Amino acid sequence: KLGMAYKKDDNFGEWYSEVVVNSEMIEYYDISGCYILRPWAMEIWELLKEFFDAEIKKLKLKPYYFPLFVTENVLQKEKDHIEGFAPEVAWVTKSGKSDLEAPIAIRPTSETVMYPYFSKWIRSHRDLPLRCNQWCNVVRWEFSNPTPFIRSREFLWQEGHTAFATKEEADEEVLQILELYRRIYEEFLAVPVSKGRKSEMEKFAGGLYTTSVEAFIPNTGRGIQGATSHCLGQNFAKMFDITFENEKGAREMVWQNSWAYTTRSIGVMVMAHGDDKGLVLPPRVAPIQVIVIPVPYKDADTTAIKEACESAVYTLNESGFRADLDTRENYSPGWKYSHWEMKGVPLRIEIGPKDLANQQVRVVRRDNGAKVDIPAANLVEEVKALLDEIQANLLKTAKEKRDACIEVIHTWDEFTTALNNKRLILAPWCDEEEVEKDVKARTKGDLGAAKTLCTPFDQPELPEGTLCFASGKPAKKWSFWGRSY
Ligand SMILES: O=C1CCCN[C@@H]1CCCn1cnc2cc(F)c(Cl)cc2c1=O
Ligand SMILES: [Mg+2]
Repeated sequence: KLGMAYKKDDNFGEWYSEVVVNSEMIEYYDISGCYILRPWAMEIWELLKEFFDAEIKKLKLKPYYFPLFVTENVLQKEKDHIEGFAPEVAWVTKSGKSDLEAPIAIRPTSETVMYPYFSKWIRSHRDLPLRCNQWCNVVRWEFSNPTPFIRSREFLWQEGHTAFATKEEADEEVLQILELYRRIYEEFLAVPVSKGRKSEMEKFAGGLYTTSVEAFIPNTGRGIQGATSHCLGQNFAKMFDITFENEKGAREMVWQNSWAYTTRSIGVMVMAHGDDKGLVLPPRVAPIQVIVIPVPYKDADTTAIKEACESAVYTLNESGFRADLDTRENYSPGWKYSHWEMKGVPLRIEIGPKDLANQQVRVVRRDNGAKVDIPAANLVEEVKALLDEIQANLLKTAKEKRDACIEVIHTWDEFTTALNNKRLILAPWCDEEEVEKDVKARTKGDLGAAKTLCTPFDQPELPEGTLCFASGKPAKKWSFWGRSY
């Protein structure tokens, strides 16, 4: 299938759905909210996993795998924080024709699966820190509009669950992990994010505080949580009796963290960089970074051209790049150009008789369409330079687009105007939950209500006497507000 039926700026939802299918990342499935992740998506997930797993191993995380299933009474353990989630829990009630004695839940997250065993394994301060990470799927039977990668009923993630003797250690790790999430988005996916703290209303109810990296989708004017790193305090230690004997022989509760990022990150990348030719991949997550295409000419030496293509691919792969060639006889060069543009491959190399004669190759950038002829002898360093430039250019462009959407406001009228203009709003806030609830109530509608996205760690100066845009009370902080996914 060549070409896009929808334009990104005309019909974003249809454009997105078409890109993820035409680029062969996603196949729709006959259960709503469930999608098949094809190699073009899984290879990206695996490149991110390779980076993140190596980094958390440096932080001494150990790999675990806990069961997919959790009993009803264990899941109900902390009913306060799950009562809001109950509708999205999927239950197994039968095996074959017979009913199970008690229904079994499919994990929507693994606190209740893991923490009874943390309680068993942690006895002494010598058992701490406990650092557990698992790569797995989770199921949440969401009802709001399902979107590939962004909101699905099953998704892949990593969930880290750690336990420390002191709050200081927990606080430090929360931020170490958050920095890794920033790197995932900015250094790999080329998506700008803001690090910050969630409000008391938006945080994980079972925890002490939540930090997150927040992205923004200019086309819809919606914020989106990129990843989250919670300090749980001693809340779960109390619930699950996770205590340790300290050096002085006294019994204390542990301090815990939990943190996750998901396959949603891939969808955010697609939305940020895609264009009307399809996907645009940042080189660091491109399964194929360079596609080499022979351009045969009627009586030209097709064998020599093909050999030149093979040698270019070999040289690039030997130098650590992910290069491939498309020598399929049944497709024209033109068809191949469109196909690999749809798949978002960062660089295309064309080799025809003229290129062969001049001992050069024609290189075409996917991000800006620039064409450049480079001497075959300089292939490796020129490709490296181009891929680095594409990676940097994608982040720079996405940052400029996101920054252009940020609007600093001071009054309610400015707030509602900015909201209707699909802005990412930076507003002075009195930090009162009642006001947050009030803003939600005053802005609810079919596009969804406005909410706080995070209070950025990077706080602009707050002049003395600045008032909260919504309550008129003295403002305490600048927070990002907006509609969200
Ligand atoms: O975000 C993370 C990082 C990784 C480990 N978990 C936490 C909190 C997850 C919140 N959350 C999110 N969604 C949930 C959905 C549910 F159906 C139930 Cl029962 C519970 C939850 C729930 O606790
Ligand atoms: Mg949810």
